[in-house]
Amino acid sequence: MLHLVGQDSRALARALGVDLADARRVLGAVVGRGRPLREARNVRRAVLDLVEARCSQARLSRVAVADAQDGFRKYLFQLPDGARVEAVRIPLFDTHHTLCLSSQVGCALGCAFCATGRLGLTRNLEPWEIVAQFLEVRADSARPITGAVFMGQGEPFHNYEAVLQAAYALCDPAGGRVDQRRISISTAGVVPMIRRYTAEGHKFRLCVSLNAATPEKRAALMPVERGYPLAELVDAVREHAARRGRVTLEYVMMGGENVGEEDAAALGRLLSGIPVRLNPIDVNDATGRFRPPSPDEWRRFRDALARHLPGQPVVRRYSGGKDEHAACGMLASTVS
Ligand SMILES: C[S@@+](CC[C@H](N)C(=O)[O-])C[C@H]1O[C@@H](n2cnc3c(N)ncnc32)[C@H](O)[C@@H]1O
Ligand code: SF4
Repeated sequence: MLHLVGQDSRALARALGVDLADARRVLGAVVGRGRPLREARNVRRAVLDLVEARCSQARLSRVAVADAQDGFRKYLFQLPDGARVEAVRIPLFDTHHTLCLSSQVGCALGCAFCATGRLGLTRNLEPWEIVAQFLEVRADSARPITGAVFMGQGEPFHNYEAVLQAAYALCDPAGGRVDQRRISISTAGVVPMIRRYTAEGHKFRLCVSLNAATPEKRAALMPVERGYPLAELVDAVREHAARRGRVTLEYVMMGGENVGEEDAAALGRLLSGIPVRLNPIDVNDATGRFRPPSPDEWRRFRDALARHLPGQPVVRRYSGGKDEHAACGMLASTVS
């Protein structure tokens, strides 16, 4: 069954055979203002009846909320079939928020350093289950949510169509009203989907989780390397950068593993001539198997990156919410 909040106005108008203006008014009420369907203004009763008959209005139920000391807030939601996912609200400049969304229940890719990977995959999320995370968090927030990142549980490019449908609902001026350029989709490197994404010309920001600069190191950390080798991944990144500009590469730093001088040199060779923005981030690992770099390791790695990636921005990202397991790679759908 169609779900009311799972698409943008055009898709809703097409699916129901109603005027685009009516679809906009309906989504303007339900998604834009978070009001009940019957509060849509200037929509004929017959259209509202049709929407009500054809569309599910199921909701997520909020199981738990955890507030970390740094202002990150983690939400645990239950879906209608009992599966659970998390979303994280990230404070920005004390004035607004950005939201980290899940795209799947668990993840099939099994990266060695990621708590979600240890869960395995249960199922893909429906588009409405993604948009509903946004609606629930927005309803709980005094400040506006001006950005969304698909960096929660799951591999967005293993649920490609639903993620894009949700992203278009989030940026619909009648719906979520989030600027397209403030929506980021992060992939561990599903190369055919990166190529498809590039060919289709979407404007959301593409982020690629690189995490290692040689096939051997990457394969030991990320099993996806065996299906989509680094050379092919970098080719797809090059193509995307040529079409859409600088690509953000995420790099989870693990002390003693991938932050040596030789790693910086390998990154330099790998990325030579491709406009990228490298975002190193400390690993969060409650199991203790991986540790973040020491301050000394970080300084040496940073200096080596400046030499080997001249002219390419390197921006260390802060990963907050650690004390409540709300930080990157810690989402395991457990109540603490
Ligand atoms: C959880 S993933 C979800 C999106 C997608 N599956 C991916 O891997 O890009 C979002 C980001 O978190 C990073 N990440 C995963 N585990 C992490 C950990 N333990 N510490 C820090 N970052 C981690 C990933 O490398 C990725 O850049
Ligand atoms: S890092 Fe991304 S791809 Fe890897 S297991 Fe975690 S969610 Fe899946």
